[in-house]
Amino acid sequence: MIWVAVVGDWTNLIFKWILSGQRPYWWVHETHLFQNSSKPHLDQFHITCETGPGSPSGHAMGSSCVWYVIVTSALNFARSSCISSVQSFQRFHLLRSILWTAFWVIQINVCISRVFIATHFPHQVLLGLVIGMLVAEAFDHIPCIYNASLKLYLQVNVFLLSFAVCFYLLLKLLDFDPLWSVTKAKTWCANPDWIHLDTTPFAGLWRNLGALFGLGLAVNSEIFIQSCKGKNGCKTIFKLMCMTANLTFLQLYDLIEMPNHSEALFYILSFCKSASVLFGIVAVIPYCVHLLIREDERKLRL
Ligand SMILES: O=P(O)(O)OC[C@H]1O[C@@H](O)[C@H](O)[C@@H](O)[C@@H]1O
Repeated sequence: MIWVAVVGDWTNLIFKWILSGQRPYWWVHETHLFQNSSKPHLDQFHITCETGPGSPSGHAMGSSCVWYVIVTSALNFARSSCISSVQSFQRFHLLRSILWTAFWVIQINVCISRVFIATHFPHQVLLGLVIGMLVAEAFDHIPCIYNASLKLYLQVNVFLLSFAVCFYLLLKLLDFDPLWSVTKAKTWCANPDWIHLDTTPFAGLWRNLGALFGLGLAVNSEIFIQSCKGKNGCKTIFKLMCMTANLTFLQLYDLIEMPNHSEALFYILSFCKSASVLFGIVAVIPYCVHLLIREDERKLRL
C-alpha cells in the first residue's frame, strides 16, 4: 500500500507538470469567458488553496489507489479461504459487492468534496480516480516489492528524485516555470493563511521519498524481522496491539508542527518526518509490542 501511495503520488506530480491544469478558485478570476457582471462567485475554504497544478487530482488519485489496494487485497484473502462450499462462495460474492460499493461511495465523496471546495474541475477528479486505480493495478503485477532489499528501496528513491528533478530542469530549460501554480495560488487565495507549504509539488516529493526510505529501512531491519516475521507476528493480539499503538502514535505525530519559514528546511524535515513515521510504525512499535508480549509470556511461565 505504501509503495502504491508513494509511486501514485509521484506519478501525480509528473502528470500535474505535464497537464498544467488550472484550478477553479484561480481560473474563475482570470478567464475571459464571463463578463464582469456574470462572473460566478466561488467560495473558498481553508483547504481550497492548493498550490500545485489541478490535473489530475492528487486526492482522488491517492484515495483511489490506496482503497483499490485495500479492497483487492481483502478480496484475494477472502477468496482463498472461501472456495470450499456453495454457501461460502455466495458469502464471498456478498462481501465483494459490499467492498466495491464502499469503494465507490468513498471515491464519489472524495471527488465531490474536491469539486465543492473549488480546487478541481470534475474531469480532473475523474482522471485522478482512473490513474490511481491503474497505478494500483500495475503494482499487482510487480511482486518483487514484497521482498525488496534496502538497496532496491534506495535505488527507487534515487530514480524518483532524479527523474523529478531532471523533468523540472527540462521544463525550466524550455522556458516553462513548473512552479507557475504557486504564484496563482498566492495571487488568488482569499486568505494567505490558507496557503500551506506542504501542498507544494516539492513538499509532496520529499514526503514520499522519506516514506519509501523509512519503509525500506524498517522492513530490512533486525527488529522488524524479530517482531513481525517472528512467531508473534501472526498472533491476533500482536496485530491488535500494534494497530492501537500505531494509531495513537500517528495522532500524536500529527501534532508536530514543522517550521515553515525556510522552504529547504521544511523539505528536509518533511523527509525526516515521513521516514521516521514509517520506521516507527513498521519496525519500532511492533518491536516494543513484541517485547511486551514476550515479557508477559515469560511472567506467565514463571
Ligand atoms: O490535486 P489535489 O487533489 O488538490 O491534491 C493535492 C495534493 O496532491 C498530492 O499529490 C500531494 O502530495 C499533496 O502535497 C497535494 O496537497
